[in-house]
Amino acid sequence: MLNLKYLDLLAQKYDTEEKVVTEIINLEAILDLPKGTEHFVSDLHGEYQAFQHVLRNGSGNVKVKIRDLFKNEMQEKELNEFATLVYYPEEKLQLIKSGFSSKQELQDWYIEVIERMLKLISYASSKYTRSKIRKALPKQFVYIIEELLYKTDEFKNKKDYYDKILERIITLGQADKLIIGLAYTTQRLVVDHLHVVGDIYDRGPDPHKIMDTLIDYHSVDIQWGNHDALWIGAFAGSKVCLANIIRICARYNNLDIIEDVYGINLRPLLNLAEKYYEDNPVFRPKRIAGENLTEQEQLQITKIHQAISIIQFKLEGPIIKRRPCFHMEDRLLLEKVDYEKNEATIHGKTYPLENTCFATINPDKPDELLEEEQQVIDKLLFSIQQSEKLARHMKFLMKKGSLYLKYNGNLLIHGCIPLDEDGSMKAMEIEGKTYAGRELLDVFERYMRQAFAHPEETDDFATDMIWYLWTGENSSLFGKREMTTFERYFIKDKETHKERKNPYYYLREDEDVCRRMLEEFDLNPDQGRIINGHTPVKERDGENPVKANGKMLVIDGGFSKAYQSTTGIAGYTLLYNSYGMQLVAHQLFNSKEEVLSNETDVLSVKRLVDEELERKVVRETNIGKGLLQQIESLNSLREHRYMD
Ligand SMILES: O=P(O)(O)OC[C@H]1O[C@](O)(COP(=O)(O)O)[C@@H](O)[C@@H]1O
Ligand SMILES: [Mn+2]
Repeated sequence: MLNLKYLDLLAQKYDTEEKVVTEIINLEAILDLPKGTEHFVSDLHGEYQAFQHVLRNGSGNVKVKIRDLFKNEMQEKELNEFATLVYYPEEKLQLIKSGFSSKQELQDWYIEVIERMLKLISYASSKYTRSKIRKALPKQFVYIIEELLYKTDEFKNKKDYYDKILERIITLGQADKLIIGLAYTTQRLVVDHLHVVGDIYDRGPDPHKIMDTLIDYHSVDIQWGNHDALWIGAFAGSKVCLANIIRICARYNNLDIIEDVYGINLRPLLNLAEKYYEDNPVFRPKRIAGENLTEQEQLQITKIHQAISIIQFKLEGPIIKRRPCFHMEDRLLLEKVDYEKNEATIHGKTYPLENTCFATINPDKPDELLEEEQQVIDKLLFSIQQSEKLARHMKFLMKKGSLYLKYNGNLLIHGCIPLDEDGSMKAMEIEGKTYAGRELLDVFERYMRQAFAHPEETDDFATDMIWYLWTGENSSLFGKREMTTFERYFIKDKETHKERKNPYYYLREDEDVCRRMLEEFDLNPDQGRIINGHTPVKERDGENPVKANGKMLVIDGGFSKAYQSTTGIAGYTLLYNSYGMQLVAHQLFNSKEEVLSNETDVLSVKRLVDEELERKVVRETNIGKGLLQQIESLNSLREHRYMD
């Protein structure tokens, strides 16, 4: 029996039996509609343009719909042009319009395109309710579009009326706006819900633009990646996370994200860097094709990169010491250096060091920050926590994000579920209690939220825990034995650079293991799948993103430009509609301009992961479960308030 107070509240909204009944009928009708299309992306790593492209073409879904509808009336060239118009309406309109020589030609084109767009919308929205479509329409044209959309051809006498509407739109100079609005409506209708399976931040230049896009997106959830956690950690008060994000920005020549986008003053860091550091080949920013830096700029970044790296290494020591449960003593690297001989002993082996930059390190107390370093990091933390834009982005990450998500029977997770070699859930002791599997992940998430709720606490357990999630052995976001940043900068022997992966990464090829992991999360192993990001799938070397007989899908194909030479492609995305799941491999994306002029789609082969025997309906989805509950409440309202 439902709580009476709740029924009172419900009765305020549904104050007549008629209203209750109408709502029940509406909800029940929705339950039988085909399930909306889910779109999965991961490891965007600041590549805003490539992400935009995938979003705008719905991983190829827009093209499929266009082809279905118009394959008999349009040639390939025309299909492509029309598709490009839907993806980038503002720019493509200008390009197309510049090719017309008379007003009449343009007018005819307008009419044809608007009619086609209306057809496309009506097709793309056939599985949605009218109220949902209305929400997707451009606001200033809702009434007109609905008139045009729901016209019935049987009533020929209305034809003049529709033609008039179109004509007026054109003569009043509104055609461009309408076409643009219709294009965005189409984009929105082909994807019902977006999942971002982690790593929005780092390496690429525009994570903030991705965040703004997600904030405006109609329906989205996020599974935090290790890089996202790092940014959250910095904002939540972790100095070591902060040092890391700045280090990575320097390494990839993205300091303007910190300075210009989020408004953090890097002057104090630069002064420190100028004072203690010189040029150093391993700290020069990575060169991405097409980027040009002057010698002077490069030198400055190289110095900043060293200054912040050393601050990072120094900050790691005290955390490792105060958190024995992290078991990271092996990572007390500054203490393992012989500063006279310039060598380090790691895991019992001594290696010569090169490219060292230890001017601020006191060999007796290697973790100790110089007064100046302390001031720099304190100031940086202060200003990062004052950045309104960053606050907006981080709050959104917290609101829409989680460590993992169960959605429509699937488990979405960026990194891994830490496993032992025998496939059992790897345990970790935290503050005197032992956790593994789902419980461990839940505890991690609780600490993340606690740290975020207390940005003023910088050295507490919860804040340290976010750093552990970035780099710790049992972190579900990281999933490797150790992060060998120090070794990669200072030791030549590549053996030391290897980051041994958790057994999860080979055990996930095994169907039984995947089934057990699904069960651990109370998911049905016959139907559910694990959807994973984080590790680039090396398509080039023949690696298959579909693993464990389809129970495991890895969709990190590397949007990240810096990683595309390893993967050989520009990323995978996944579509899950009422007919089943499809994996889409994307070819390298160069630029929007290229798409606009060549009208080529960079996406390619679709692989059918699974085809449903019967079309899935809303009733079987997460949303359907919610609707069923609402119907139940309404039924009980009806019973208790409106029936004698
Ligand atoms: O290629 P880079 O920028 O040096 O980064 C390497 C580091 O990034 C990581 O791969 C983590 O980033 P990902 O989550 O993108 O894999 C670490 O394991 C590794 O130490
Ligand atoms: Mn990752």
